[in-house]
Amino acid sequence: MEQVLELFGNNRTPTLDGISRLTILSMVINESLRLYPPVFHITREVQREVKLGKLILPKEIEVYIPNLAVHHDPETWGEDAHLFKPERFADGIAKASTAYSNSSAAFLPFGLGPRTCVGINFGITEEKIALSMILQRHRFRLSDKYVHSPAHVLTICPKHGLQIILEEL
Ligand code: HEM
Repeated sequence: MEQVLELFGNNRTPTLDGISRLTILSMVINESLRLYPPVFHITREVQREVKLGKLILPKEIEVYIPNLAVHHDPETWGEDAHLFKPERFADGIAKASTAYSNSSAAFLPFGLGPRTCVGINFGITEEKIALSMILQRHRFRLSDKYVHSPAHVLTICPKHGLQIILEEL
């Protein structure tokens, strides 16, 4: 919240330049996408036989890439992989995971490669603008009524909704 107020005050429209400086909000968004990737798996069809590590993948099979599992893997993210710790992204995405392994591909809420999500920049920018505009005038916290129960309903979402208490600043 402090960073948002510093950059935009409580009434200036968020600018593109300011949005790119919202480092703390970026860390929070990345950590949320890591723990709760809305799209929790991606698939690829193997076009020709290929060797992948110790595996031989025959052509025409479908490979299921469970990004939810990859995002929760303690070997990649550390023993605290299940905890919400935005600070793990303090030095950027690549360093967040490579502290424990050499895979910069371990963070893939938007997929990876040539078919990666085309809406990635739009989606993140929109999220930062919306959250900034809320934080410019409000403080919010979870209601006591909230029950943590992430569920798969087309995407990953809170099964019983997300009850929050908004307080005007
Ligand atoms: C938090 C928001 C979003 C998440 C988590 C998300 C996630 C994903 C994922 C995982 C894929 C599959 C990528 C792959 O196979 O490697 C994908 C593809 C795609 N997304 Fe998103 N997406 C989001 C927002 C958006 C938005 C806002 C748009 C459009 C404005 C969009 C448009 C697309 C399209 C068109 C594809 C297919 C790309 C292709 O097959 O070439 N997405 N998205």
